[in-house]
Amino acid sequence: MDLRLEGITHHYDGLLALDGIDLAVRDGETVAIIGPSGCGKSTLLGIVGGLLKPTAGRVVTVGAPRADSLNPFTYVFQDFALLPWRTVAANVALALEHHRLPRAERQARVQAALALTGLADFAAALPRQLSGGMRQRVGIARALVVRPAVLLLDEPLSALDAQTRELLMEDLLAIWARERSTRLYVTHNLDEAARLADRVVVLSRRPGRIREIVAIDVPLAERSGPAIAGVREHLWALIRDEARDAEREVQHG
Ligand SMILES: Nc1ncnc2c1ncn2[C@@H]1O[C@H](COP(=O)(O)OP(=O)(O)OP(=O)(O)O)[C@@H](O)[C@H]1O
Repeated sequence: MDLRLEGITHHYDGLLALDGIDLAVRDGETVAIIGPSGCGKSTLLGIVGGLLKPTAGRVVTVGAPRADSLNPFTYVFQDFALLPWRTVAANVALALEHHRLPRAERQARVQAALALTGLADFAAALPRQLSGGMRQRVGIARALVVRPAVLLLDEPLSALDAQTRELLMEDLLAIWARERSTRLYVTHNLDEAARLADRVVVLSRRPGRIREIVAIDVPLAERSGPAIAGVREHLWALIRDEARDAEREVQHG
């Protein structure tokens, strides 16, 4: 499913958070969204997923989701948002509870999602028994079990340590190769953007406006350090000054 964001503007009371975002995302594409703290990245994701209604502008979907897609949009959150008393399999199955499905299909979907995220042997574990990386794999499996047309990832690796983040990036690349959603990936982390995305949207400091859209022409399988060093440097050059200003901003009220 293609996505078109047309003139998305958002105010929180008197605060202009996003200003006139126009963006076309092709079916199956991964688009990262980066920008200084508070520039409206999460707000934009919330608007695309329908959690927030924009003050102006609209999100248009073009084409139908695949026949087996139960929800057009699903989220992966930074804090995993798992139910602690439910097993891994039951957390993943949660996303299917609002759908009338034959038991066998429900089980097959859960198993496929667990296999895709490397969790097949952890179905009966409880979240507290798992490392942060494994918990986030559950969060990803729960999002994928509905076979979404659009996967919305809000800082999915930010709560993880550097090594776990590396491992999860490798896993996400393997997942990208095996499932066909369109993806919007919000991150602070330039490595994640440069490793995982087809294009990177760089937002300005608040109010968020598109500064530049950087296409990454290196094949996903070759995104190791040196191959993307130039992209990373370019992204940093784009946000560096504004990131510093955002960091130094004094909050009022
Ligand atoms: N519910 C809200 N009410 C009022 N202001 C809000 C609300 N949510 C966000 N904001 C403000 O809107 C601006 C954009 O917030 P948003 O969380 O979308 O930015 P972000 O780029 O995702 O931030 P960060 O990089 O720090 O996660 C910020 O200044 C934030 O303080």
